[in-house]
Amino acid sequence: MKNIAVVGTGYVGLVTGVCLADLGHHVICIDVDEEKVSQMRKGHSPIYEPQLEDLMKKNIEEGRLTFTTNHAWGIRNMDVIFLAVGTPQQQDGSADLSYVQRAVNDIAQHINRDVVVVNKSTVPVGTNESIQQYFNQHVGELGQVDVVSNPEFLREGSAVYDMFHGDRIIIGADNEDAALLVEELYRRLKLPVVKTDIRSAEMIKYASNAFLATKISFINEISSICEKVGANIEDVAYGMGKDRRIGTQFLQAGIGYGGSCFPKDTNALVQIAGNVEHKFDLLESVIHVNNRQQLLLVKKAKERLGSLHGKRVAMLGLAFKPNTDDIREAASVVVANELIQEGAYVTAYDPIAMTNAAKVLNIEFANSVVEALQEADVALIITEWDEFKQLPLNTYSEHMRVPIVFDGRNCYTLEAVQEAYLEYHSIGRPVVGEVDLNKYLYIQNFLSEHG
Ligand SMILES: NC(=O)C1=CN([C@@H]2O[C@H](COP(=O)(O)OP(=O)(O)OC[C@H]3O[C@@H](n4cnc5c(N)ncnc54)[C@H](O)[C@@H]3O)[C@@H](O)[C@H]2O)C=CC1
Ligand SMILES: O=C(O)[C@H]1O[C@H](OP(=O)(O)OP(=O)(O)OC[C@H]2O[C@@H](n3ccc(=O)[nH]c3=O)[C@H](O)[C@@H]2O)[C@H](O)[C@@H](O)[C@@H]1O
Repeated sequence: MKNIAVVGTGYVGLVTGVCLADLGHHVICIDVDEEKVSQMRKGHSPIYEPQLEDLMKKNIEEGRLTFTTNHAWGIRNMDVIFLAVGTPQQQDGSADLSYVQRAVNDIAQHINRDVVVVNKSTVPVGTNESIQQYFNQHVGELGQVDVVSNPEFLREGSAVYDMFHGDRIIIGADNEDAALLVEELYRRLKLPVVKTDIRSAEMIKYASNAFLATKISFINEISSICEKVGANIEDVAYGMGKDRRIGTQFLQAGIGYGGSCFPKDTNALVQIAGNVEHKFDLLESVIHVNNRQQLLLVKKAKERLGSLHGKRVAMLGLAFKPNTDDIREAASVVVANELIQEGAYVTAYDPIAMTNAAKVLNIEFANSVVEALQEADVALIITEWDEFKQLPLNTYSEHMRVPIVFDGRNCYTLEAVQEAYLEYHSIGRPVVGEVDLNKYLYIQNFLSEHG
């Protein structure tokens, strides 16, 4: 069993640290954020991620997992140092490597022996070679540093599960012994290992995310055509996915992909290609389709109601996907801002992402679905939380002023909706139960005139 430091305790660093500790290694997690570290020391996870807190507590109690803000303390005498800091998007779409540079500098200052540095952050091709050169120049006689690229494929919301049940472990290394040491760390997981050179490992990460994003934009384009030709996207995706060469996953049409990775990594890959004079037309289209898709519900609602000015809009869901409180690059942010621009009154509800959303959105937040729907002229479903999927469908007509729902995640079957009193628009499927808006307007005018 090895002594491991993990630098950066976000989604990737914390989950990696906790899971490596659970595999029996001694892990120290280092972060610059004092508040986060003091929470983690008490066994509290700073992010919402199923199973994570229980596993943290267990490994802290069993003495294999500690946390610090002190790089010197965390890095000295380690066998392996994982790098898992953020690589956010810059204005021009390229990856911001300043956190990586800072962390590499922090690590270099404290290395006092031979060590393998394993990079989990998603970085442009060639970055790990630059990191290797930096260590060669700055660590000197104190120890030999070998850099290994070990990109991460976990999904938020199922990060712990993915860590233990991943499809493959990619190890990109120039030094075979270093690659073997990393393989050894994960051996108990019994997952397939793919060993490559460093540049190929870096490219595997970007190409994988870009391919998954392409699947999503492709099915979203097909869904728009389905709406026009009278086909049903659910049946189309199912039928396509039955071909094992296509596969059923990532063919869920919706309001576009969000999150901290697909948007930034697709933009970064366009930049990486551009830097070597390759215009990545296909990926540029994928991004364009996604940007358009995120605004689709607002466009449809506006067309249906004439104008959204002064209308009360209920937004159900804010997280970029269920089981996470992450709203980074979520469609909800684009949708809410567009609704405000259109002059609508927006009330949103999300089971866990409202605290994060309140930091960036100037809208009203409700304590429940019912409160969000109260007197609404239209409801938009943004995230497919189970709570929304299991909602009795008459809740909409019982609480809304006009029961019109635009479902960006196809939460309900058309059969179920047909039984309810509801006008229901979804993605790539026929509209169900159109209501007579004039009748509603007449009743509303009558009520406002006669109390
Ligand atoms: N979020 C995800 O689901 C996945 C992310 N990735 C990649 O992994 C990397 C990390 O992503 P997240 O975990 O989401 O990032 P994050 O932004 O959630 O966390 C990064 C953490 O690093 C800390 N940090 C920054 N500089 C530091 C330093 N010098 N020393 C110690 N700590 C430092 C920050 O305080 C923060 O807690 C990114 O490159 C991302 O693209 C890869 C796969 C999945
Ligand atoms: O590099 C990363 O950070 C990670 O990015 C994604 O993981 P994540 O962003 O957590 O979530 P996904 O489940 O992939 O969903 C991303 C977005 O695509 C959307 N999506 C996903 C699947 C689908 O069929 N349709 C669809 O619209 C989701 O709603 C969500 O907004 C990848 O799935 C991970 O393998 C990768 O490690």
